[in-house]
Amino acid sequence: MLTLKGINQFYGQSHTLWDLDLHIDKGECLCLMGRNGVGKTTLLNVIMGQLGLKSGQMEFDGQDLTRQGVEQRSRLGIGYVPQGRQIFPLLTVEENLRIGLPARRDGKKAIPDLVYDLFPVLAQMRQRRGGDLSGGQQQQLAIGRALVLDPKLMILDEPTEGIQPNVVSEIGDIIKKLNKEIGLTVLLVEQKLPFARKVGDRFCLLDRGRNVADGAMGDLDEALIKEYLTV
Ligand SMILES: Nc1ncnc2c1ncn2[C@@H]1O[C@H](COP(=O)(O)OP(=O)(O)OP(=O)(O)O)[C@@H](O)[C@H]1O
Repeated sequence: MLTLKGINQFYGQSHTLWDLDLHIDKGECLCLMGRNGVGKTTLLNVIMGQLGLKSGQMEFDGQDLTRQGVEQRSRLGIGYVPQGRQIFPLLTVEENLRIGLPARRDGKKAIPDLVYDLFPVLAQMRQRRGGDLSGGQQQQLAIGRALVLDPKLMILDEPTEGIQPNVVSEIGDIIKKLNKEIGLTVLLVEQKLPFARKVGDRFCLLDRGRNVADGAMGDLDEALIKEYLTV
């Protein structure tokens, strides 16, 4: 579904992503992992078209992503839940959700029931301002907003960051449900190992901008964890 080949990216003179390859099959959940600063968010921003490439190819669902603008990502069916959630604090929950609607491929103008079914708290707080929600509720809103477009691929950047443990577990259950029951393909940046193991089918480890290991989640062993994840 998504294939990246030979990705090189620079911030000015600083070479950040090096000859990076990545592949996600339809229906799977891939966890992109690695220590702070190895380039995980940079890679997601490259996929989303928010950062330019020096070289490399990106293909999504048969389309050349390098030739598509940022706004085309949502039209092609890529939903993004960015780091820090980026909720509009002064807009209501419903207004935050509606932002995704114009990019729907089928032209529907209503927030899908699925969003309120998955996140009943958003239905209860429909008229509450985004900025007044707790961190966990904002994360649910950010996931709901990405779902409004009816994506084929959902990309999430550290959805558990700064969220209390009971909500982390709830979010894990929801990502799993979206992936395994609803069939959404998922690319997830995640630092918490138990969470990654719970939701991920495969892992991809980055180190200093390179893809240094990947495989089935069950193959993420102590040696890899020690070398590339433990701080
Ligand atoms: N806008 C920028 N300009 C210059 N350098 C940047 C910029 N954003 C990130 N970097 C650098 O690029 C490298 C990769 O950063 P990135 O945020 O992609 O890492 P990360 O793996 O997502 O880290 P974290 O887990 O802390 O979010 C880091 O060395 C970072 O300092």
